[in-house]
Amino acid sequence: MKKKGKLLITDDNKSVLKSLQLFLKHHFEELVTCNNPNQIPDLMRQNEFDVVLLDMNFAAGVNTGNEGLYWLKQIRKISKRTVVILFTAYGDVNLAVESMKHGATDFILKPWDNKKLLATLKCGVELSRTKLELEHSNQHRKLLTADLNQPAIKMIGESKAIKNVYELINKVAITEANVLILGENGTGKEIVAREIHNQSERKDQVFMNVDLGALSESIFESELFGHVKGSFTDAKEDRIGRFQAASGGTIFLDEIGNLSQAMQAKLLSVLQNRIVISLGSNKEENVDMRLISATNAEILKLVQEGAFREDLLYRINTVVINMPPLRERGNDILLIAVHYLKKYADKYGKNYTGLSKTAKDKLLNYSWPGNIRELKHCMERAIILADKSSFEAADFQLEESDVTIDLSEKPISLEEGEKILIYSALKRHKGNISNVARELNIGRQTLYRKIEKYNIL
Ligand SMILES: Nc1ncnc2c1ncn2[C@@H]1O[C@H](COP(=O)(O)OP(=O)(O)OP(=O)(O)O)[C@@H](O)[C@H]1O
Repeated sequence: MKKKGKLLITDDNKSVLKSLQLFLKHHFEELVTCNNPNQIPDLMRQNEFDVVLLDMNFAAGVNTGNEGLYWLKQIRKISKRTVVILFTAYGDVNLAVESMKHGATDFILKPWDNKKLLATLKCGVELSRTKLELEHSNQHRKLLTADLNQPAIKMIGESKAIKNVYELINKVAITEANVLILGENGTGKEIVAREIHNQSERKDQVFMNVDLGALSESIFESELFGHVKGSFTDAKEDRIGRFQAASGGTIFLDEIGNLSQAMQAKLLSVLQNRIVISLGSNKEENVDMRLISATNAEILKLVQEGAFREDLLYRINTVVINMPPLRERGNDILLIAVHYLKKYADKYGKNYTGLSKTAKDKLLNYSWPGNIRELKHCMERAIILADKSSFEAADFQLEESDVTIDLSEKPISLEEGEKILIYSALKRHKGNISNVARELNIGRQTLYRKIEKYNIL
């Protein structure tokens, strides 16, 4: 049978340590012994122990158990999941009760009975592993519920361009192939990734959405691979990484074209080996996930320029799905527009009865640089502002907003200034949200909120 459990055994009597080690090494995966309790914190930071067998009386001549109680509290501060079993030559029930109140799990009297000691330590290991599983499943649940709150969205469209996409989704969903989705901002890359997941055998497992564009270099590793407590200053608790949480399901890596070279190397290694090691840990964990990636960047150009690793591209692009821009989807513009007009009319308690011919022409002839996201916002705005149920061309504000202002001519508010900055950055980066967010040094979500607030797209 495979040996299980990492134990730390502390006792100031070296011969006790020796005989425990001889007996227990046959039963547990790893044993560390120490005869000086001051080493406990360091040892615990270097190893993840399931159980600490803690002597109650260290200092020679002292037998009040106070030193044991002190170290029990320190251990509990370092790790809540490590089980502490006390070891004492004095069968003091009061002391046992006192130490249980401070989190000890059990009590062993010296001289000990090998059978009882073994059974108690094994129970301790089981308890510790259960606590760990619970901790992981709680974190797993938190990551999952964040995604479950996303309502299911039906893809709308009957154009040839989008039918090709549906066909590819149908073909690829049932396989385990890695899929790369390319397309401008707002073309529906995420919705396609979800659709592939929902049609796959993994549909009952997690769909983990990771916006790589929102992860800075400093949190990339801990967010994706997890960390163990104490591995860096802010690591107050063990934390499961998104790869581990996605195991069994699908991971969607959005904005993959924005990764730095260092992050690309780390990602490539996970994808090649399907193994992750949390920051500060030395334990390898197997991960089994379906990979879907997306980017609005011209990835081949990035490869030619040396900004994106070719070997990483070949890992992620087994099947490529090109999302057509909305302006190339013809009548789908109207189908999607009407869908959202009805939806927002419902939401805001208004009526929608139709679009005039001139309104339809206006929507069909516009270039939609922000694609479906822009169309959606435009329909929401029209519904909010409307005091009628049938819509004319004038009800849709589609001209590029003229927000260029000569700052020396006219005093402007901070808000107006912000709007100008965002608008001109969007123009400069041709609507690429990630590049704009990076230039303005704000998160993508914040940028989306501001775009919406100022009606910029
Ligand atoms: N075919 C469609 N029918 C209806 N709504 C759609 C369709 N495609 C996309 N949407 C909606 O448009 C918005 C943008 O879609 P999504 O987030 O999937 O685009 P994206 O390409 O991933 O954007 P980004 O590149 O900015 O991350 C979402 O609100 C989505 O629900």
